[in-house]
Amino acid sequence: MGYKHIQVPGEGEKIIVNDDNSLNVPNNPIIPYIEGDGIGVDISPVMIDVVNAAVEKAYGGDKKISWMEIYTGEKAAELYDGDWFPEETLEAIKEYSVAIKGPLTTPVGGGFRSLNVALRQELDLYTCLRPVRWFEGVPSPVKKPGDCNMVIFRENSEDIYAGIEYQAGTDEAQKVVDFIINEMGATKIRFPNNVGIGIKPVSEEGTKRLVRKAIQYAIDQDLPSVTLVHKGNIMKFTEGAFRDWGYELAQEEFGGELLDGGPWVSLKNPKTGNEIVVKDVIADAMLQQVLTRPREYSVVATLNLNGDYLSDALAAQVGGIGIAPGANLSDTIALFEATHGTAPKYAGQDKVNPGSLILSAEMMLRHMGWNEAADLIIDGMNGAIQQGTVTYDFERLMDGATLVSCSEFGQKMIEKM
Ligand SMILES: NC(=O)C1=CN([C@@H]2O[C@H](COP(=O)(O)OP(=O)(O)OC[C@H]3O[C@@H](n4cnc5c(N)ncnc54)[C@H](OP(=O)(O)O)[C@@H]3O)[C@@H](O)[C@H]2O)C=CC1
Ligand SMILES: O=C(O)CCC(=O)C(=O)O
Ligand SMILES: [Mg+2]
Repeated sequence: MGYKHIQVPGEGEKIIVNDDNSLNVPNNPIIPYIEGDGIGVDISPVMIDVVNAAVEKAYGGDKKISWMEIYTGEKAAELYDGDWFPEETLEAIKEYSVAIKGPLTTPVGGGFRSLNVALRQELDLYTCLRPVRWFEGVPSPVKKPGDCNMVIFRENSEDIYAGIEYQAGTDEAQKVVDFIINEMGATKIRFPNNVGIGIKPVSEEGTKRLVRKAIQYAIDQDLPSVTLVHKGNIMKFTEGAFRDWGYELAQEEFGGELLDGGPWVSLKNPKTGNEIVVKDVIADAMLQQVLTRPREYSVVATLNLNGDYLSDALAAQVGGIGIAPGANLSDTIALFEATHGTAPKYAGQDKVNPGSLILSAEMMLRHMGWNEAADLIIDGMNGAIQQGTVTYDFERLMDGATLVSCSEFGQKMIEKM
């Protein structure tokens, strides 16, 4: 289709999604990317250089990515006369099916709603997949960072993130408060005047499609457990229901059986015959369990807000948010992105760690079936870290390390492939 500001590359083809949702990846796919605000300007070009080098090295010119810049956030506002979220960006991601993005700014308190959340909602990217693994040599605040090897499946379309909020002092907020008190008989709104109200939708369908992905992942990767993380003791009909629907799904769709009368469920991996235990942990307890007993957890399925907290906390455990990758997935579209934000105080300084976005691209290459190139990126990351040539975030915690810039770190990775 014709775009207003997006320049479609002269060469390259679309990735096609087959009826069974598998991908048909041409040798020269067009991949849309959003540079991102803040440090996006630093990390995105480095990510592209590292990916291009890995692909060139792995396939000797037989495969090549044609990158296509698309726009959201500050760069979009400049280009599209103040439109931060151009419709054609969504169209391009839908048309090309696999894309990658840098971080986007969201103002706190007032202002526009999160563009990151909007992308996930508009494209129904209901799974936020955030693997957490340690690279040998990376400095960590814990004694055995290698014990933390988890994959977070964060529900990405519901919960308090749905953005149904009413500002204190508005007619809308008062109307909701009056309805809850007068029609629903609520007596527990401590200060019913001048109160902000947020609504937390959590559905059976939304929960089950996320937990289904998490269990399927445990099956495909032959992992021993799926932990449902929730605050269901307090929020019974949202977070508690998430837990109950998760257990129900494990039994109904995966042939799971109650363990010792429940609520834990045991199921047999149909591919390997190994046991997969589906269990649950309350969210606050989980935040200490991941520090004290990380080896007991592998796949984690959780709601949107819990997943946001847990993914930053776990990232810190294995060396920080500078190397924490992620993907936002529907059944047909994949939008890869770093776990961290725009880190505005470092923007444009060629300073921050590009690892998070590069490892998100590594996930993208695997999603495309380009595993040889993905493996080279892991080699490059391991090589650069083990040589002790690292960005400021690692250097400040590593004895004898050499400080390099964002772009130099990318070059070191390329040298080590
Ligand atoms: N998906 C997205 O696009 C996301 C966007 N955001 C948005 O980003 C903005 C800033 O959010 P904020 O809460 O400051 O969180 P950030 O993740 O942007 O930054 C917090 C801190 O994390 C560290 N950090 C972040 N990225 C890197 C990196 N690449 N390398 C090394 N260290 C890094 C820095 O720590 P130190 O100071 O110790 O060096 C930084 O000060 C907000 O507008 C927020 O809404 C936030 C999260 C995700
Ligand atoms: O959208 C934002 O600004 C923040 C999102 C976020 O923190 C996340 O997705 O991890
Ligand atoms: Mg976050």
